[in-house]
Amino acid sequence: MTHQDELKKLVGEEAVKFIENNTVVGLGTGSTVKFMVDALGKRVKDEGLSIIGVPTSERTKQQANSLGIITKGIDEVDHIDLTIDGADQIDKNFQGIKGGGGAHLWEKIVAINSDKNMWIVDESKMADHLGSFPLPLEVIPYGSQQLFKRLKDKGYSPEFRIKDGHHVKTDSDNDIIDLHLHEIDHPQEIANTLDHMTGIVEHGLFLDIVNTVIVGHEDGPEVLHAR
Ligand SMILES: O=C(CO)[C@H](O)[C@H](O)COP(=O)(O)O
Repeated sequence: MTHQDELKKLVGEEAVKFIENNTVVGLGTGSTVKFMVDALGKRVKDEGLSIIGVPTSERTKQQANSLGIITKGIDEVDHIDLTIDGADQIDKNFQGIKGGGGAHLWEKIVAINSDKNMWIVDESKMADHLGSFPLPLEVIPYGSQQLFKRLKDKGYSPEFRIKDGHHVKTDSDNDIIDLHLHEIDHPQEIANTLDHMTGIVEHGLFLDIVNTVIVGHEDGPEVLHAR
């Protein structure tokens, strides 16, 4: 296991300590969350912890179910107590970029419907400014080449996410465009612009969403309270 993976495992295992019995828990997506879901499955099996998981991707749903964690869809629950998810970059104001794993649309829907949100990251994800990690957009395939041109004209340096010569598809069968912005000085302004561009279903800026961040360091997990 790489050092980074060890830190991801550390925060994943720390995060599940915050999950209480008889609660509804949003389950994020990504390699860090995978460790968290493993640890949650262990609590369900060993302690008889009773929770309902609301997965943010088909991958997470499959993993959770394979470990005996009961899951429901977002529209089958009346509330979500806590969502635990990873992040690609977090700035000092606790604003984040997500979507490196292409799941940020479902992740944002689950996040905004959760009472509390916790992000779990290794220390490499913490940054002074957002933007060195490309900003993901989930876009409707229809007209996406035209949208791409408009993004290019704005100087956002867009790039379709491609794998094995094909557009990467999300769980909603949309495409992903990554914006190479390098430094985002005013996240809210970019978010407002992207919110109003037709064809973009959702961008990966998660602003004023997280309550708690657990950062993995060599000497242990650090719990930061954002709001
Ligand atoms: O937003 C995400 C998926 O859409 C992930 O949470 C984010 O990409 C972090 O992933 P990882 O834990 O694999 O580094």
